[in-house]
Amino acid sequence: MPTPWNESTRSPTATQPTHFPPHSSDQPNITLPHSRRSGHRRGRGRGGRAPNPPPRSSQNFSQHDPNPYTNAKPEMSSFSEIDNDPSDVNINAYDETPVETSGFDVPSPVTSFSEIDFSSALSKNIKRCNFVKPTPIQRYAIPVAMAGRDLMACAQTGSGKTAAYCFPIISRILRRDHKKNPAGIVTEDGCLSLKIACPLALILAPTRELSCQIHEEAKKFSNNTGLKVVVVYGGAPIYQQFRNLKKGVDILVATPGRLIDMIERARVSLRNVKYLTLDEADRMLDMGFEPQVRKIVQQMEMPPAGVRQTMLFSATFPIEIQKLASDFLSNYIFLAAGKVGSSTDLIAQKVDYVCDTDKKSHLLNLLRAQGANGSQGKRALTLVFVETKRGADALQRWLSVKGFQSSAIHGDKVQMEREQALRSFRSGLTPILVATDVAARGLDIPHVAHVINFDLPRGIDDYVHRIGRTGRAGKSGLATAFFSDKNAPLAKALIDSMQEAKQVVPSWLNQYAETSHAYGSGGAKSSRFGGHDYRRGADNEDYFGGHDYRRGADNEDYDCSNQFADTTVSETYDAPPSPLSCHNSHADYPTSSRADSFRDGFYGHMSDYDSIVPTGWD
Ligand SMILES: Nc1ncnc2c1ncn2[C@@H]1O[C@H](COP(=O)(O)OP(=O)(O)OP(=O)(O)O)[C@@H](O)[C@H]1O
Repeated sequence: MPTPWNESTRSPTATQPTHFPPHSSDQPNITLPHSRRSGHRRGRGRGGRAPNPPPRSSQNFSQHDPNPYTNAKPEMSSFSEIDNDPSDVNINAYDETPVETSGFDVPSPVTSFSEIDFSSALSKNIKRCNFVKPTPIQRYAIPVAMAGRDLMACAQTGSGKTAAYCFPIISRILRRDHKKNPAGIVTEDGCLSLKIACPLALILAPTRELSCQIHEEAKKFSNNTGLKVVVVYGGAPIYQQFRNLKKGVDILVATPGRLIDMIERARVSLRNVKYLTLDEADRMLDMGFEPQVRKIVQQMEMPPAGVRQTMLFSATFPIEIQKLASDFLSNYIFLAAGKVGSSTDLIAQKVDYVCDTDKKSHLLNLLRAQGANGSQGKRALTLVFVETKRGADALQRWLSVKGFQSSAIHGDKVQMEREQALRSFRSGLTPILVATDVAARGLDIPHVAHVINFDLPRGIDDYVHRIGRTGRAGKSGLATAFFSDKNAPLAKALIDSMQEAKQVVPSWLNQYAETSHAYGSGGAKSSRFGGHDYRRGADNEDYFGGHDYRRGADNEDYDCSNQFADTTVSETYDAPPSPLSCHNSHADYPTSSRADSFRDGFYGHMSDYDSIVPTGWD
């Protein structure tokens, strides 16, 4: 039996994961040489001295280990077959999840789907999807939504939020009388050829891929109901989407930019919207998207709050965003399932100290050490997050040169390439996906066994969403973070998040947190998670500490640091790994304060979530 990970494994009290990539037993975790530890200044912006790095561990890897990715045959068919395999989910894992509710007159939760008055077609679809019992967020959110109440719902990644809003929308639409307006089409006065789609439900999501995924899910749930579900998103031919809309639409799934475009071209009208959902709501309301979402919700004929029903869902909900979100809601109910803002304890989290120039060799070691197969003979997938688009391409190319079948996804790729990369990853054809934050939220890809934060994000919310690509539907997963000196501002929030999820925090990380604290937060975007309803008053004071959410928005592209990192990317990714290069590596990277001022000054808040200017992000 493999022994658990070295310092930062889950605590013995936490539920042990049932399957992890085999490498977890023998990873190297430290690379900073002893000689660098004595009082060397590390170019940390504020002139701070880094805490002692962790001691060097012996590396147990043979550089000649066989590469499990080169020879293994992809099992494409098995992947699609098991998408709904009941043996593949473990909803019971959520049984003990505590749920907090607040608001007036909260409807009682249910314990089974049969307690809810769904239409028979929807009930059949739920069975067909092998949803035997509701997850905690579904138990609470579905009755609230079925009662027509507005809702702000937080629940851990992978715990079934999509169904929690889709089922009530479908069910409530089916109860209405649509005969006068079949499938949401109206004919403009005197102009028979120009049809305007008037959906009854609108679901907004931040990325194209997530919109497509929600569309697929909603279609699955509405099978044989007669409802029409359509998706519109940027980067894909608009005329095809016009054609789809012309056939009618009850439920429209959209990214904001393309939707605004459609409305301005008079192809879509929001005047009939009865149900509005923002998925990844905190992202949709942070600085990158908020103007567009506000425009859609408040200036484009959408019925006002109180007339329409509004539901906001996310795994993270910073207090500042909760306050902002309340503009869109009326007499809403707040739900929090689990330790909101923290990751689920189904994900074993590991933090390795890796100096920047050693990251590639460390990654290689991890990949070599982990077998090609995950559980039950199904191939394990590895998702590697990097900071920049350029970095994603460079790392992917480098992995390919090293013989690892991989693909890359980021906002500079054309849509077809993005879809191809995701398809190929999902199928297991390229079992490693190198991604920017464009893949951080919402994506539900079975068999992602390992998420590696090659570059840690700046904000803890992004970390929570990234690692949430594994450990879904009650399954266990593994997340490894490469931590270097420049991540010191994140240390405190990372520790808090790990402790919430019952993970053991390496002692050296505590030192970083203390040092970083001593010099101020250093710009780390530590979310005030919003694990409770901000309306609760007294215990909120802590959350209103002069932090302008606009300053702390988590939506930078991070590509802004490319200007600094251009050389860094190539040097870091192409330089041969050197065990003594930690010190030099710090000179390569911008300090966080330099990166911040550059980012703020030149790029504002760009997002990798779909960037098409000028109309928006999708
Ligand atoms: N009641 C259920 N029974 C079985 N499987 C379920 C149930 N609810 C959801 N699932 C499955 O769990 C997985 C995760 O669901 P979903 O993508 O909705 O999670 P999420 O909470 O929206 O995650 P994220 O925060 O990452 O967006 C999906 O594969 C979904 O089919």
